[in-house]
Amino acid sequence: MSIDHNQTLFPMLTTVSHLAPDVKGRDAIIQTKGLRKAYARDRVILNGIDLTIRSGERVALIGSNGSGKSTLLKSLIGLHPISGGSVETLGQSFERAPSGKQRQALRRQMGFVFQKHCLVQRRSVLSNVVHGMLGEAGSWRAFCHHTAPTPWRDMALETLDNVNLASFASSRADALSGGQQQRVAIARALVRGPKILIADEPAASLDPVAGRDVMSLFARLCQDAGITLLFTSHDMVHATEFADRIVALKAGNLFFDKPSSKVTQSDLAEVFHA
Ligand SMILES: Nc1ncnc2c1ncn2[C@@H]1O[C@H](COP(=O)(O)OP(=O)(O)OP(=O)(O)O)[C@@H](O)[C@H]1O
Repeated sequence: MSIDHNQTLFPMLTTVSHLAPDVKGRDAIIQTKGLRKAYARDRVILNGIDLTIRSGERVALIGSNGSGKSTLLKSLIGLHPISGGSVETLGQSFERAPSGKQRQALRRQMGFVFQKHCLVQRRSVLSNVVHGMLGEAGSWRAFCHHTAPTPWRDMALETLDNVNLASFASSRADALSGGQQQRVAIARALVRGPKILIADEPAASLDPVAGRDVMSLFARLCQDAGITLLFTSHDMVHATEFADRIVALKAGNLFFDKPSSKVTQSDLAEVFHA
């Protein structure tokens, strides 16, 4: 019996079920030109990446372990210096690294969600979401919902409602399941109304059902609010289903950049083939 290895690698790949937004005329919200990053002189991780992401797009970044996905995300938000080329994110353009002021401006307009949600476990769910306002005010008062201004608490409650967790507002974070905690992390990232949401493997530590819930929540909330979503994933079903576009990295290069509806099994097999 012959085995179709592509089918085995990506068994549930289906066609995209949502309508991709028409973003052609929209502004570029992220743009890199010849972006290079090397942590050491002889180890180039990103080798001249040209990438444009337009406002309102939902983009999945894929590639093998170590292909540079997280490095690219960090470069786009100025979390580490780049080695060459340029980045323009939300109108802040920089070469080696953003200035302190640019970094602040970027943080104010972006939300972040990571595989490990980093909630403060002893605090309430509401306090954790209110904490998302910290960058807005630069104030310790945002840390605890008892001392936060009422409009912030209201906003945090509304955002918790959007992720279907309003009834858990006063529970301690550590009383929630992993999937629920990741939804709190999404609320914390969304509470300030960011223009871009960056998510690094947001579903990686969740079971298939919770992971799917979280990804579908991301896609829906970002689409409803017109937020640009850029996420990394090793789950090709998530990438094809919840992103309008897939950008693949391989050996330091941009291997392909296509609408998710056009990505084939063999494209994916090639990305992950050594
Ligand atoms: N701070 C660092 N210092 C030195 N090398 C690093 C650093 N961060 C990442 N690297 C190296 O850069 C390469 C790309 O790492 P990166 O985390 O960007 O890959 P990735 O595609 O996100 O991987 P994964 O899918 O496993 O999360 C790896 O070889 C990694 O060891």
